[in-house]
Amino acid sequence: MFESRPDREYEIFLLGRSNVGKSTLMAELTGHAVETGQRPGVTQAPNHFDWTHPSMVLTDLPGFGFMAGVSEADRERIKTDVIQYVERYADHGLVAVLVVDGKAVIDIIDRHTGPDEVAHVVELFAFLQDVGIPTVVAVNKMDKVDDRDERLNELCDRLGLPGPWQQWQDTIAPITAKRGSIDALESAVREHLHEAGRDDVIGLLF
Ligand SMILES: Nc1nc2c(ncn2[C@@H]2O[C@H](COP(=O)(O)OP(=O)(O)OP(=O)(O)O)[C@@H](O)[C@H]2O)c(=O)[nH]1
Repeated sequence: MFESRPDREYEIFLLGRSNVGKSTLMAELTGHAVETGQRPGVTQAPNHFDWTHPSMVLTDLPGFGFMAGVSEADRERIKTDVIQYVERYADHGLVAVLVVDGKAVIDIIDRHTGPDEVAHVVELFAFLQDVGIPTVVAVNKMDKVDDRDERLNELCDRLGLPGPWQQWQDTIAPITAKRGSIDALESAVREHLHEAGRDDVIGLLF
């Protein structure tokens, strides 16, 4: 299990496989410089960040899926740790932001889907919904995606959300973190909290 977290009332979870741009998004959201890099798997323990209000912590959870130099067993362990961490602190969880790479996500899901296999991101999305944490999928790197609507519809399909994707703007948020274009994510989070009856905390976040 991961090391202790700061004792805060509210927590935002940031999840996603390596190299999807979580560190870039964190830096954009918080203004903190965060280690970013080409090397997959840089983030291997939860990183906690102060954010917007003293009652709030933003937690960047380790990436999983392919990581250079990390064994299959270690990858599975990291995935289990992430899931246990979220379960443990779910009561504090305001929202979970699941970051995916818009250019690669469909191929990755399809490659890891079979009779006995569910892709990590699909599994994680279902898990977050089961735990009851409002979940927003931040579809990053949209600057590299040409067929935007088609791609987002495919993603909805893979996640079990009936299309078109525009119906899910509180859940599917296309962004380009690298260019600071994250409005869709902010409004999805706001919308989700509103639907969850948590207007009280919206003001703390934005
Ligand atoms: N084209 C494009 N590239 C991006 C975007 N956001 C991040 N990247 C690039 O994607 C790579 C990975 O970004 P990181 O922010 O380090 O990714 P990470 O998910 O934190 O990766 P780990 O630390 O390995 O977990 C870097 O080369 C970023 O510059 C984006 O919106 N568009």
